[in-house]
Amino acid sequence: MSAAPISLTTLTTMKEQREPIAALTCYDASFARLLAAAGVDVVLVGDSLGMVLQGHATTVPVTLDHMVYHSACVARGRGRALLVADLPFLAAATPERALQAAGRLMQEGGAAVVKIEGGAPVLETVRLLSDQGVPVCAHLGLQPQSVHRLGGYRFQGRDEASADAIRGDALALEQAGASLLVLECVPRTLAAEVRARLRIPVIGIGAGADCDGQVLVLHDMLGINLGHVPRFSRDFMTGGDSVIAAVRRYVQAVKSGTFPGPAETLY
Ligand SMILES: Nc1nc(=O)c2c([nH]1)NC[C@@H]1CN(c3ccc(C(=O)N[C@@H](CCC(=O)O)C(=O)O)cc3)CN21
Ligand SMILES: CC(C)C(=O)C(=O)O
Ligand SMILES: [Mg+2]
Repeated sequence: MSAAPISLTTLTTMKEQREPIAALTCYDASFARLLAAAGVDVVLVGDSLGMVLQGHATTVPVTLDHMVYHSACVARGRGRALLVADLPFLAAATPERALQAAGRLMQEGGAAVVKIEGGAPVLETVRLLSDQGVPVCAHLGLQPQSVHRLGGYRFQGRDEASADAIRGDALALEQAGASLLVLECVPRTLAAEVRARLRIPVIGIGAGADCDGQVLVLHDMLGINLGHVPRFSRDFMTGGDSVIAAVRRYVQAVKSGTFPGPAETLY
């Protein structure tokens, strides 16, 4: 395994060379160290921590202080993996607020990239952040921070109008300076189109196999849950010997294109 740190340039080269990017969420230093040792390229300090660590039903209660705290923990163990951290609910409500929040995630939390949910409404924010030297990961498709508006965790982009909006938003976000895009819970064919049209890497979750990389919530792929696991996930602890072996199996499955398979491709 190469010891060189993963940068955004590395990820773009991986896209160009069609080497799938293996990403997982991570919330503490011990797991960060284990994930890096298992060959995970990107560790995402996701606001999903509100659900899997804190036990909330949504990510809405997560605060910027929570995100900074967990990012700093992950930063101490991340090794060569690239650290991406979520801006939590309402932290990107205005460009100025997002700039301040991103500053805390990078300066106190050690994040290399800041992730923002949304399309057209956050374009100006993405432009401001990237102009100021903050690498941005955009996030389209299912946006869990909008669960109360959406009425549930549903797949997005299943009709032509909403698919078109996602295509347009993806291009606009790249033009505004985004360096990465997470596509969550969209049909496989839509993810394939977006991935082909963008120069920046597209990392899917519940978006089928035709992405530049995959991300899962760590607890889901380790078979640890509070009752409900999304159907697009896979338990890599099955047949379980050790946690690090499970993470290695995930990395291998992403790199070889066997995850997600038909069972985890809903649409
Ligand atoms: N543990 C965990 N895993 C996640 O993947 C995750 C979180 N938490 N928290 C933040 C968001 C919320 N996410 C979710 C949560 C549930 C579904 C879900 O149950 N989806 C249905 C499909 C619904 C449809 O057909 O439209 C499923 O059965 O998978 C999807 C994404 C993804 N993220
Ligand atoms: C599921 C990923 C993409 C995320 O945003 C999170 O874990 O919060
Ligand atoms: Mg998130």
